[in-house]
Amino acid sequence: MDKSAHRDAAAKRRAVAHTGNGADAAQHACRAVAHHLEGAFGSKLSRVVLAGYMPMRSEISPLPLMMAHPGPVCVPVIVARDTPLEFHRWTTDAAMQPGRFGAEIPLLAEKIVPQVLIVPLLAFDQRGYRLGYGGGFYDRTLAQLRARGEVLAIGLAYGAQAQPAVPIEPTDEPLDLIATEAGLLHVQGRGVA
Ligand SMILES: Nc1nc2c(c(=O)[nH]1)N(C=O)[C@@H](CNc1ccc(C(=O)N[C@@H](CCC(=O)O)C(=O)O)cc1)CN2
Ligand SMILES: Nc1ncnc2c1ncn2[C@@H]1O[C@H](COP(=O)(O)OP(=O)(O)OP(=O)(O)O)[C@@H](O)[C@H]1O
Repeated sequence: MDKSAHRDAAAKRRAVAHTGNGADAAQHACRAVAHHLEGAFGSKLSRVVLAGYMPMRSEISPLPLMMAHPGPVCVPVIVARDTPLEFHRWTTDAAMQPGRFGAEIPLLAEKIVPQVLIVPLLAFDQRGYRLGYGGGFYDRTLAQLRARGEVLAIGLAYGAQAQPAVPIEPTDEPLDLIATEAGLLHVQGRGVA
């Protein structure tokens, strides 16, 4: 199966999970991430910049986590094709506008650099690899952020999005952790395992 057929199949599986108990699963997955971040950062958590995303299509919602985070929160903004994402500050009451490619972005552009990224995906595997929509945006973004310093990349997904092995390319940047409604998956060899 080629990558675009793989994406279509993964999108259909995700849509089924989303329509089932999507909101409940999102609450559980977000709680698992929040618990992990409290343990990892403790009292420093209120200074940790968290990147979430504005859910589109059948993506599991990171909004419960974004609303509960005690520190600054931002969301991804596409600047151009083949270019890393920017992150603009988001608050619960921020005015939003439609961005390119479907997800909403803040009306006011205040650029900030995240230390923890909640990453959307179509499918993931135990090695921490993910299938996205094919823009390569998160791969470029994680490569850039990891070259500059420490970042924690956490995939957020329904358990049904797990696959034995997603197709990979040399430029794919693995996730450090994956959170689903069933809890956290620590990726072997990513420091936090
Ligand atoms: N909620 C959310 N926001 C996000 C992302 C995301 O995955 N989820 N992104 C993560 O990168 C960026 C948006 N990236 C996207 C990249 C491509 C397509 C898209 O519609 N692709 C076409 C196929 C394009 C092609 O291969 O020719 C498609 O899926 O039909 C959508 C979003 C930034 N914001
Ligand atoms: N750091 C990079 N430098 C050059 N090309 C890259 C880089 N990262 C990804 N690419 C290219 O971008 C294209 C899309 O990548 P890929 O299919 O992995 O996207 P994706 O992870 O599914 O999408 P997204 O991250 O936007 O959700 C691929 O052709 C890949 O080779």
